[in-house]
Amino acid sequence: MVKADLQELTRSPTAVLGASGGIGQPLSLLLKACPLVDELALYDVVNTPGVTADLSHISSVAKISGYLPKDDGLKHALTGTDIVVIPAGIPRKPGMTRDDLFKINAGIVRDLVEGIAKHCPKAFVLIISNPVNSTVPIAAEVLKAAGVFDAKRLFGVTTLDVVRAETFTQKYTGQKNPAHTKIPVIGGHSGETIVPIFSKASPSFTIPDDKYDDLIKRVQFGGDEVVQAKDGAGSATLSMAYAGYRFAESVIKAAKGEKGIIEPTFIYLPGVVGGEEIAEATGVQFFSTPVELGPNGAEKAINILDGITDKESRLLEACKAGLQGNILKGVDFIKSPVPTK
Ligand SMILES: NC(=O)c1ccc[n+]([C@@H]2O[C@H](COP(=O)([O-])OP(=O)(O)OC[C@H]3O[C@@H](n4cnc5c(N)ncnc54)[C@H](O)[C@@H]3O)[C@@H](O)[C@H]2O)c1
Ligand SMILES: O=C(O)C[C@H](O)C(=O)O
Repeated sequence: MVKADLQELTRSPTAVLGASGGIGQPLSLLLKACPLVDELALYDVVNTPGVTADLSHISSVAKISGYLPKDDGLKHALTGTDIVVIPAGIPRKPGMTRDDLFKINAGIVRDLVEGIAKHCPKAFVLIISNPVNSTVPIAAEVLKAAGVFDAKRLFGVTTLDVVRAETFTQKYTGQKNPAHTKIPVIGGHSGETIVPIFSKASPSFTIPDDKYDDLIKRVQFGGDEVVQAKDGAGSATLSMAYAGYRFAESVIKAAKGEKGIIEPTFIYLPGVVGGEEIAEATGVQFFSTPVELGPNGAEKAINILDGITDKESRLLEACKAGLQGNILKGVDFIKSPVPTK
């Protein structure tokens, strides 16, 4: 192998869009500290010079740079980037649903993904901004319109639901490290569209019948717990930074050739091997399912629907009803934009 190829394999330039925010800052810290990341570009509409100066004193591998919108900042942040993580956008306050964020965040995600289509069309795109059930379809439509869509490279980050499922079931799994139980959480990322499939956990464990419903609700509405506790000061940021980092690290490791990495993530099913069958079974085109990651991103969507319990089938039915509307809302935002006047 020639030297240039080796360098390609070890490079993983990464950008964070929305880097000055509640999620953006701790996520950028984790990425700066990650030995797998050699370049880190931070972009936000405010405060990136300060965040960048602060993180730049950390003696880790990543070379860091920060950008604001002025002087073509987005272009400079994205050019040459392989992985783009997007936590830009407003968070919930008590009493709001994630869908209430659509009005503002839809436009933010559209504009940032237009930048990606122009400046780094082959990058892996990891979308954190809510409502994920709609922002990922928005991103897909923007990339399609620009002629650069590759479903294997676009991911809605639903890892926080998996992290919560691991944490909240610890007393039943008995694991000292809760992350050692693999729990698939499928569907979407809001309330009843979040479907934990405890019956397919590995290693398997048993939940007492009288605890099952509460546990499902806690995973589905874990976000509300944090929104209430923060009492107007935003939603989950630190646990999300952890979850976002965990997913980004998996994408980077798989891109570098590590085998056997499987993570649930929200993808466009028809564009990923194995996804058509899940789209047929669920009737939706975007869905979170365990995905085998590889050098090209989502190499294979894994169908775990066969053999799920009756209770899980009922949860899935409720998920589909809400999810389909969220997806169409995102697609329509790009395909038939509502006139502003
Ligand atoms: N996927 C998930 O599981 C998950 C979990 C938690 C939060 N979220 C979502 O992540 C988003 C961010 O949450 P937060 O708590 O970090 O919010 P925040 O308000 O603390 O930070 C958002 C940042 O985005 C920046 N921003 C706004 N418009 C921008 C633009 N056009 N370009 C670049 N940056 C821009 C803001 O300046 C701010 O720094 C919210 O939509 C929230 O709902 C998703
Ligand atoms: O709850 C929210 O609005 C933020 C996030 O989606 C979460 O699940 O914590």
